[in-house]
Amino acid sequence: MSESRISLDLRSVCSCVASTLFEYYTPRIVHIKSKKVGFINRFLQLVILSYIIGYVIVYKKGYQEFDTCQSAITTKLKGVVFSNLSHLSDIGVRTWDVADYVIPPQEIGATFVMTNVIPTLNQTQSTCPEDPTIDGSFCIDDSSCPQGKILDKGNGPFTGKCVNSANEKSHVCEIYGWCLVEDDSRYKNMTDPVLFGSHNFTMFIKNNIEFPKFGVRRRNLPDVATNESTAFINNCTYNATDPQAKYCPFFRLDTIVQGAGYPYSAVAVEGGVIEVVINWDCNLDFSVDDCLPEYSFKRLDRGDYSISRGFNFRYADYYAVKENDTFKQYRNLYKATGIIFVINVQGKAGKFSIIPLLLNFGSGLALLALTTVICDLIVLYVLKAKKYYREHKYLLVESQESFQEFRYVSHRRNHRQSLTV
Ligand SMILES: Nc1ncnc2c1ncn2[C@@H]1O[C@H](COP(=O)(O)OP(=O)(O)OP(=O)(O)O)[C@@H](O)[C@H]1O
Repeated sequence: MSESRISLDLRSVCSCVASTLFEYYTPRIVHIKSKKVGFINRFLQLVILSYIIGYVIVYKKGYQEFDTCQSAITTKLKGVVFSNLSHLSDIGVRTWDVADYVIPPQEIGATFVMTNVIPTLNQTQSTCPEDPTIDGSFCIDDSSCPQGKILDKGNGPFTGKCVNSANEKSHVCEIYGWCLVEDDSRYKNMTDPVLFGSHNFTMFIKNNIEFPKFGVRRRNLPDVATNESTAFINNCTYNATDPQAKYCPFFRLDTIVQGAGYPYSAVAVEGGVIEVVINWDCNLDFSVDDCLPEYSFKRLDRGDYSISRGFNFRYADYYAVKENDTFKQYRNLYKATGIIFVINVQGKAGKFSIIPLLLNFGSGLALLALTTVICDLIVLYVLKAKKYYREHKYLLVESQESFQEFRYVSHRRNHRQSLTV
């Protein structure tokens, strides 16, 4: 490559860099007198203003500051149920009250209510046949029951003997543990759960909430005992369709379960988990008395599984009996099925404040700049006359020095021409 060529390239690169570095863009106001473009511009402004005022400020309450609630919940159940299990268990006839079917008596944010039970009474530490429904419990002779072996789902270690099962239909290994072991085969054909009457039980949900930012405290029952409020509390039961009773804090269990979309009997047989949602949505620009709870119900475990549906667990109560001058310990074992009611409180309160109003309005107004961007795109790239508008939108201006140089050159040229003439 020749030297002159290299110096030419270098010069053109330098002039290109200089022209890119040393130039300046300034916005220019172009007044377009077009009905079409004018309409698009106003329409976009209207849409953005309606969004700011209608949605952000009015609908989303952009003029309020908000606080979420802090909450405390306690529950109390009332109701009794009578059962007759004489043909199935030693438990015979029995009246079950709240201390029997609410296990444990108090939980944080939840309550378990027993709806069905398989009792195994008077168990004590001794030897007895293993449950024949457990894998590995069958035996032919003593050699099939190695002493000390414990089955995965068994009730105790083998004693080393092969004995008759409790129903005397087979041979099973003998164990040492809480005897006699649970036998639920007798309950298989039961149609109704033992505590089916629990659908009539009532649950009192006491809920206190606070919005600390606004210093507002509320609860889901009247604050002051007047004749009217006392009569209301003594007689009401929650009913979502009644304008008064929908604020009553006493809920029948079947109202809750049906409110979650399930028949009580189905959930009572298998057990389940039902959520009670208490929602406080309060507008503190109005009277604080209008800040009231709304209740809704939902089943948290699905009822359509084909394996291990519902929910159950075992618990026992213990007692001692004096036998031959010593006390022997016994227990009653219960396999309890029931419904866990989980209570969740959610709440938001809003109150007018100038700061969020100005913030929302300001950030909304900034959105108006979008109008210019969209209109420019339409005018310069979409409309038929886009070329015409582009010519008026962009203007290339040379620097003043080159402008004066240009004037000087043309002046000399004119002068020379006049002399020639
Ligand atoms: N689950 C419930 N169903 C219906 N009423 C209830 C229930 N729980 C409580 N109540 C009634 O609501 C009122 C307030 O209950 P609270 O527990 O504050 O008082 P209490 O005198 O300790 O209640 P009680 O001794 O009757 O259980 C009482 O009249 C009480 O009987």
